[in-house]
Amino acid sequence: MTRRRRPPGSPLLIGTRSSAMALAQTEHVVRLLQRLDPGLRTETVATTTAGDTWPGDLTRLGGKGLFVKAIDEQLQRGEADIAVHCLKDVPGDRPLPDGLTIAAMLPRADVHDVLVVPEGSPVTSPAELPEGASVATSAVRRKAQLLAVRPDLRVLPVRGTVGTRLAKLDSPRPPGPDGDGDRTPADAMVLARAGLRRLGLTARVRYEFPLEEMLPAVGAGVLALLCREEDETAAALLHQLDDPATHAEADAERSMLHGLQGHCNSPIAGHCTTAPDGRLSLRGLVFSGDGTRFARAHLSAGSADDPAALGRRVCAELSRQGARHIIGA
Ligand SMILES: NCc1[nH]cc(CCC(=O)O)c1CC(=O)O
Repeated sequence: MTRRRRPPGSPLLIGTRSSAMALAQTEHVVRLLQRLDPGLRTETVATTTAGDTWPGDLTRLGGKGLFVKAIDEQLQRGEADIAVHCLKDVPGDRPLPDGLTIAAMLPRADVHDVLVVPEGSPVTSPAELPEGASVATSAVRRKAQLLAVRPDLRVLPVRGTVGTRLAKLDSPRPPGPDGDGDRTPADAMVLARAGLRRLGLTARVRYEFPLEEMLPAVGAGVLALLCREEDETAAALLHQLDDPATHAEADAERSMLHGLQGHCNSPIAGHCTTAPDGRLSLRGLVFSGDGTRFARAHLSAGSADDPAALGRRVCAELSRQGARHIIGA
């Protein structure tokens, strides 16, 4: 890894994806940084990642880590000083790239998944979808949990940024000759409320899945701020934006994910909350892709538990119930 010292007075370079959601997140971070240091100059380095341009199945390109990989490499090379990632998009099955650290996690936003319908559709809940209706989502976590309550639904893959996905929902085109298979008309789509909020699109929400019906992805709603470990100035700056409760919850969730060797598109869900007395409580859920088999665990931290230990205990309980076998099925 090449080391680079930021010359005094030069702007802080912020690496981010170039999607509208990513840019909105970055603007939010810039505002927070400028509140800490009104004299700070920043410059956004926006990158279109392989995950953004590839139209097909992400697993064939190496999984979801693609959204963050190019930006992490820029950070390692010194072409950016900090990076803003959705924690959900940061793989949990491998360590962070060499020399990088998550210096801060911002206070968690809403973690709920929501149902969105094509413009003009009267549907306001999954129960109102007709028998055999089609719902667009590429996340096996969402697919399995949808099918668990409505096994008759047809789940269709959909790719792209949130804006592109909404456009496909509102004006579908027939499948093209290039195998662009996610153009089939869908009756509804599942998205994260946090992403829609960042885009100012919460008016599109028709229904909020209760957590018992749709447990969120590990790290949902959390923005992670990364820098190079050696860059103490950046680390100290970012550290002031860290929300310790969010950080502890996310550490517990990611420790569980790591134990299960899962990533953002594994059939794994996890959600940790902090009770008023400060104790962490972590729910974990794994399922087979068709939603027919589940393992679930819900444990609260004992006095000796750190967040990672709680995550390991939930992982052990899921493993005892055959998690590996269920995930692989
Ligand atoms: N995989 C894309 C992605 N990464 C983070 C969010 C939403 C915001 C969040 O949960 O942090 C989304 C969009 C979605 O899942 O609808």
